[in-house]
This record gives sequence, structure tokens and C-alpha cells, in this order.
Amino acid sequence: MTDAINTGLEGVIVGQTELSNVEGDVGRLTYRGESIDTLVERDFPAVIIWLMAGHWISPDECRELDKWLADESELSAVEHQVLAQLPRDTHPMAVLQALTPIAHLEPMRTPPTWLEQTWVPGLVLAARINAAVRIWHNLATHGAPFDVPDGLGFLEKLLYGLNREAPGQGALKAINTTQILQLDHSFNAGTFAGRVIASTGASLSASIAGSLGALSGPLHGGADEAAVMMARDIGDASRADTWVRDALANKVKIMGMGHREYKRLDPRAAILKPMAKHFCEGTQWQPLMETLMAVEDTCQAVFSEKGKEIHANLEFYKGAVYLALGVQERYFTSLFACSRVFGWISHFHEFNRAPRLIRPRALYSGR
Ligand SMILES: CC(=O)SCCNC(=O)CCNC(=O)[C@H](O)C(C)(C)COP(=O)(O)OP(=O)(O)OC[C@H]1O[C@@H](n2cnc3c(N)ncnc32)[C@H](O)[C@@H]1OP(=O)(O)O
Ligand SMILES: O=C([O-])CC(=O)C(=O)O
Repeated sequence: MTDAINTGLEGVIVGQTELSNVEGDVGRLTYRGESIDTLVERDFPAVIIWLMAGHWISPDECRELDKWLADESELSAVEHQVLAQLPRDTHPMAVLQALTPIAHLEPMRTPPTWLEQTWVPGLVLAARINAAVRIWHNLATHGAPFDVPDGLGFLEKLLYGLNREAPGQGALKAINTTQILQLDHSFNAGTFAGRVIASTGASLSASIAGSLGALSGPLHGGADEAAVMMARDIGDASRADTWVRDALANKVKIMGMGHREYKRLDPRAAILKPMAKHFCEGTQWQPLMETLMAVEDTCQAVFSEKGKEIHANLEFYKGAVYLALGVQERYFTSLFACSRVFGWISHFHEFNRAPRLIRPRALYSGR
């Protein structure tokens, strides 16, 4: 029966998760019952453990984990060589996909004693992915690695390595927020891809490599880079109205707009928009931010004329925050992966508590 086919799996429930809940009709996102509105006030390492293991760690444990993750955020000599061999124009997401299946998952330093052994390989892989983004950025942009000082926190090391200078308190608070907001999002395409791979009994690294591939696409994680490229293409806020109306009349998708689940504003976009405004104000990024806001205004006008519930998603204003933090758009999706990898690890373990091969059926339409 052709009418039983659902190519996009809209509304199809294919499993359970206790990790995050996307309430698209009311525009709410929670991790294990805690709203992202309050989670962004906490420290990234504490929220990771909340998501993965479902309990809060103490401030001392949080500092210990932060330091251990930062120390693990390095590559082995072999991993360095792999990166050094790659053509310098390789996209950071392709670099991560190349490295992940062969990354060494043995910790270089002793993990915190209170950390459950189950989480160690995943956390090491997440740290290697963060290291690969920082190191690849330096190889591709400056032609050489850059030694960050010892004693930094996990996100501090990432930002320091990308910018080759110490981030201020405002920048650290901002990256803490962006990375918390991207940790998990129920059965999005990247996470679902990882669960499908896990269902074959494949390794954690194989599952994460597949998730990385799914995240890279412009309809998913790649929309962050695409939204800023669109704003650059428009060039100026005064041109946004005509540009958007032409695009929509020609069925061109506006990057960073729309969502399969949210019929209201994405709650992550609601947090990111004022942050982006604040960080871009008075900087070289202010005109780009004004262009994005003008695009959103026209989109809302056109969509509401048509009675459509299409709003900005996570990706629309995130890029403006990243630009203000000194991150180039080519690296946006890989920074998304630096956070989402913790969600993927959590899903891998959750799935493997009650595994079953995921194998849907196709309607044969050949001869
Ligand atoms: C982290 C993340 O992954 S968040 C999502 C990031 N992706 C993007 O921002 C890319 C742009 N957005 C989109 O392509 C879509 O909104 C998606 C893929 C995210 C979700 O879309 P779906 O649930 O598959 O809806 P679909 O693409 O079928 O759109 C439904 C209708 O809304 C329109 N629509 C949806 N999003 C947009 C958009 N961004 N721009 C213009 N029109 C849009 C479609 O053209 C379609 O119109 P029609 O019924 O007249 O044909
Ligand atoms: O849930 C989705 O389909 C996409 C998304 O917003 C995410 O992965 O964060």
C-alpha cells in the first residue's frame, strides 16, 4: 500500500529515550526533565554528567572532570600524522569523520576515580574530537599546530586554541551556553543514524562516525554554516526583504528556519538571539546580525500570511555568536559536533541497554 509509506518518518515513534524531550508544540526542551533555560546557568562538565548518568556532580568533581577532559583533549602522534597528511582544504567535518573510527580510546591520564568506567571511552573520544577541531583549525588556517598553555578548562582550551589567545570571561560564559544548548535533541537525524549503527552491534566509534556524517548536511547541523553564508550573500539588512521574498517565491529554503518538531520558536534560538545581539553590537558582525534579524522579520511576515508555523531554529543565530567568539563559519558544524558527541555517546549506551536491529521495510517498485 503506497499510502502507508512515510519517507521522512514524521511522527513515527521508533524507540524510547530518557535523555531529552523536545516538546515542539509548546517550544520546550529539557534534558532529563531539566529545562535548558536553567541548564545554561550550570557548568558544561556538570551538564554532561547530568545528561549521561542522570546525577549532579559536586563543584570539586566538576573542576576535576573539566581538567581531565582538557588534558585528554590532545591527539596521539599517529592521530597527528593522519591530520597532517590531509589536504588543507578538507572540511573540518570530513576531518572528524576520517579520524573518529581510528581514534585511540585509551585515556592518556587517569580519569576521575568517581567516574563510571562505562563512560571513559566515550569521554575520551569526545575529547579527541574537540582536540581534532582545535588542531585542524591551526593546521589548515596557520599551517602549523599551536601549543595552548597547560591548566586550562575543557572549553577554554578549545576557544584558546582556535583564537590563539586567552578567552575573556564573557566568551567563556557564551561558549558554555552554546555547547550546553547543542548537547542533545531526541531522535534528530544524526542521533538516529548513530542508533541505527549501534543496532548492528557496531562500535561506539563507528556509531559516532555515522552521526558526524548525518550532522554535516545543510538540512541538519550544516545549516549553521549555510545560514551565515546566506546572510553574507544578502550583504545588507536593506536587501533582506527582497532577497527572502524572491527566495521563497522560488521555493528556496531559508537556512536556519523551520523544524520538523518545533511549531513554535525553537527555545534554543530564543536564548541565542539576545546573546548574538549582545556579542555582535559595535563589532564588525553587527551588520551581519542585522541582516539575519531582517531575514527573520520577512520570513515571519511571509510565513504567517500563508498560515505556516515556521520559525528560526538553533542554527539561525548561533553562527553570529560563534563569529563574535572568533570562530570562522567553516568550523561551526564541527563545534556543534564537539558538543553533540556527548549526546551521541549517551544514546549509544542507552540504546545498548535494550538493543534491537533497526531494519525497516521498503515497498518494491522495480520490475
Ligand atoms: C540542528 C538542526 O538540524 S535544526 C534544522 C536545520 N536545518 C535548516 O535550517 C534547513 C532549512 N529548513 C528546512 O529545510 C526544513 O525546515 C527542515 C528540513 C529542517 C524540516 O522540514 P520538514 O519537516 O521536512 O518540512 P518540509 O521541508 O517538508 O517543509 C514543509 C513546508 O514548509 C516549508 N519550509 C520549511 N522550512 C522552510 C525554510 N527553511 N524555508 C522555506 N520554506 C520552508 C517547505 O517549503 C514546505 O512548504 P510546502 O508545504 O509549500 O512544500
Ligand atoms: O531535532 C532535529 O531534527 C534537529 C535539531 O534541532 C537538532 O538536532 O538539534
